[in-house]
Amino acid sequence: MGVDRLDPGSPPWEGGGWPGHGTLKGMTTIAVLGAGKIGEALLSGLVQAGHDPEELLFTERSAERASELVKRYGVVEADVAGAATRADVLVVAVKPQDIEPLLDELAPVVDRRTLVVSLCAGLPTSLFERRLAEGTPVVRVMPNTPMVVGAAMSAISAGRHATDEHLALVERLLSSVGRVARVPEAQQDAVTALSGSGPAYFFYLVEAMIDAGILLGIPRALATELIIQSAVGAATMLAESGEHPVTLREAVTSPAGTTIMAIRELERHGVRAAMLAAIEAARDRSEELGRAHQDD
Ligand SMILES: NC(=O)C1=CN([C@@H]2O[C@H](COP(=O)(O)OP(=O)(O)OC[C@H]3O[C@@H](n4cnc5c(N)ncnc54)[C@H](OP(=O)(O)O)[C@@H]3O)[C@@H](O)[C@H]2O)C=CC1
Ligand SMILES: O=C(O)[C@@H]1CCC=N1
Repeated sequence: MGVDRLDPGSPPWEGGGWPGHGTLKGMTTIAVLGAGKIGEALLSGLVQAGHDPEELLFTERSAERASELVKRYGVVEADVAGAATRADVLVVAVKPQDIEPLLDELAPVVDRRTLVVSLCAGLPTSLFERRLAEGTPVVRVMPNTPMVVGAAMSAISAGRHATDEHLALVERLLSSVGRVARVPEAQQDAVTALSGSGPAYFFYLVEAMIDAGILLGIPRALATELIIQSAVGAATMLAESGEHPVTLREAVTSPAGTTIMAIRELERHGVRAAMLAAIEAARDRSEELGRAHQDD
């Protein structure tokens, strides 16, 4: 259920909290602006977590894409002005390169009663604060796509006008689709490189390991099953055992056995150094995306 948008004096996070506090059903009305890959992941995750699809709005540029989403999840298409009027939380999920025209559309229709949540890589909360009405609360979030299976890692940071209540609301929302950590905004570019892009690194490794199976003459379907189940098992051990990754790896690595022969090749080919350089490059790109909007 949404809150009464006609009362300018009482933002919904003040005095009495949000309707339906503690449950997702009826919690609040959310509008996702730009329902592409991550926007759809959020909508889908929230629907699976029990959020009423009629309280989930979205905007999209393509009519075909919009009707697909309506059909798939029962969520509601809106335009930016309609979304800003109805929703308590506006989630910005367009590419950083597409932010300017969206900010132009948002500026006249957003005020301090609406919480703006940005999922955009690199873009600082100060950009939204500068372009939207004075006092607009902004929370910057870096989620990741495992949101679709309720296993996201999201890191959240408050902008200048976002209170602890705003952060708590975003935390509660995102907790229904995975884990949430609060981080200083200064760490968001690094977080983007680690967990925002992180799933891609694992997919890339899995892809390479399946190729290795093909090289060794294993049929693709079997190689895929062997590697995916190994990934799921390893991830579950990492998440549940409380052991350091080194300890878990050592337990697989027998003296003069097979694993150490593979590890030697990984070291010889600089895989660890490549990972450090790769993640540093992703961090640098996130910073660069932010700098592109510094002086407008
Ligand atoms: N993908 C990921 O894993 C993650 C992405 N992010 C961040 O999320 C944001 C979106 O990324 P992603 O989902 O991958 O990108 P997508 O291109 O898949 O999604 C963006 C969507 O927004 C639409 N769009 C663009 N401008 C507007 C507008 N003015 N009004 C309505 N819709 C609009 C695009 O339409 P069209 O296709 O026509 O351009 C597209 O469908 C980025 O800022 C990214 O940094 C954050 C964490 C993870
Ligand atoms: O590649 C990107 O720019 C986005 C941000 C994090 C994951 N995907």
